Amino acid sequence: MEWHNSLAFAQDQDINDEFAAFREEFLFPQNNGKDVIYLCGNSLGLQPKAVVEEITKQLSSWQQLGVEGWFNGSDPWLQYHRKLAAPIANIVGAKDSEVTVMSSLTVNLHLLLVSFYKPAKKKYKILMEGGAFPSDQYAIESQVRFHGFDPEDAIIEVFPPEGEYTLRTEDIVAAIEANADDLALVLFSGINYYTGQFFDIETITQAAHERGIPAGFDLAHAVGNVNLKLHDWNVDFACWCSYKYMNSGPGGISGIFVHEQHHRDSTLNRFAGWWGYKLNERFKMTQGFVPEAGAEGWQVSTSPILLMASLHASLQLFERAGSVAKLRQKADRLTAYLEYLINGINKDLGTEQYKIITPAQQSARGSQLSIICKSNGKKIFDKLLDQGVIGDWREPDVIRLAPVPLYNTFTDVYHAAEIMKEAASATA
Ligand SMILES: Cc1ncc(COP(=O)(O)O)c(C=O)c1O
Ligand SMILES: Nc1ccccc1C(=O)C[C@H](N)C(=O)O
Repeated sequence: MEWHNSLAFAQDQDINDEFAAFREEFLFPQNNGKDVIYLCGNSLGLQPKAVVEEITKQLSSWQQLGVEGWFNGSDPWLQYHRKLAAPIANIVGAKDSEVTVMSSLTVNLHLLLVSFYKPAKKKYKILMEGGAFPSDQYAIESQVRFHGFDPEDAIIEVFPPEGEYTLRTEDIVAAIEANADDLALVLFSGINYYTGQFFDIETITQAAHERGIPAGFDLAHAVGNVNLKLHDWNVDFACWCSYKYMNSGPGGISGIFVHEQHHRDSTLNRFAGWWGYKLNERFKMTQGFVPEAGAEGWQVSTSPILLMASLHASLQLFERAGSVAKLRQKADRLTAYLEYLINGINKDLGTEQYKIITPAQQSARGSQLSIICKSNGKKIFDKLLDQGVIGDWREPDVIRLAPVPLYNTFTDVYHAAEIMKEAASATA
């Protein structure tokens, strides 16, 4: 693709954008009376306009039916989560029975570790990426301690080669091979939150399985962003939040995936609750836990219907868009355009102010670019905010920008890069 650094070129791309109409479905924060340039869908996606309507529907059911809303009305709440399974399964490449929505991400990671981290005396270690999101590190450290092991010894982190920012798949595979006798679990993110690197989930899973080790993934930054085929890749389990690329709102409900090969495995531990009990017999309130078939059997507590309603609004947009694969066609181009413009700033200014640490290879990234600022990074970031460009800042020197195909335009990307250029000159 030949890119041009001009507003006319960006606008022309927007005219030919098959997803252009989706932008109208979202509400934008304002800066000086104008929509901001929102490039932060990797942290908190924007609010779909339909959220109010979907939540209002459930508030009406509550008003009109009270507790009977669980069993009656157009959308009995007892089954509400099942409406979400098919669109989510489509997004993560799963069978409907392999996914469900419940609770929040770190809580679900703990619940899945209860099932899939089964350390034995000699085989108790967890292999993970170095620099994983802190909540995952804390969760894993505390699980390891809970089982009586020392995190220093039991957690093996794989780091990029000296002076590099991203991991090589062959190094991950080599680490699995080298530690195979000690490993009880391989746990990675789908996309690393800091660098934006999209890991080769299929190859990692296969390498783990060849040595009899289960593989699980935190897909917070991957879901609704990149193409996933969790079922075909034989991933054992995964969890994610839905408030980033899936636009379900702050603290929105999380999702889990459990491969169907584990659905009937009675050797798996679960921290059970009545919401995971067989749905059609739950209200018999009998002793002895009998799980619902599939991922639903991992549910623990009463469904937060208002959170589910919010996600439902967003999922309908994904359904209209068709598939993540289709969205990716635009997303790859948007991301590549941002990359071209940022690299152009260095050329124009004759500096190395911005260094993109996200892989340049399309298959190894999603919509996020992580940009190291050589100097004055925080000042540059504050200037962006001041000028109505919302990205985010990660210590010590990284600005993350994520052009999202459902609501961002090439014009957004063009203006953001112009402001990045001004900010770099002004702070130089
Ligand atoms: C990879 C990853 N894991 C976990 C979390 C935290 O999830 P939560 O606070 O929703 O439990 C986030 C984002 O906050 C994340 O990006
Ligand atoms: N849940 C949040 C609450 C407050 C502020 C940020 C978050 C994020 O999600 C951060 C994100 N996970 C990150 O990749 O940095």
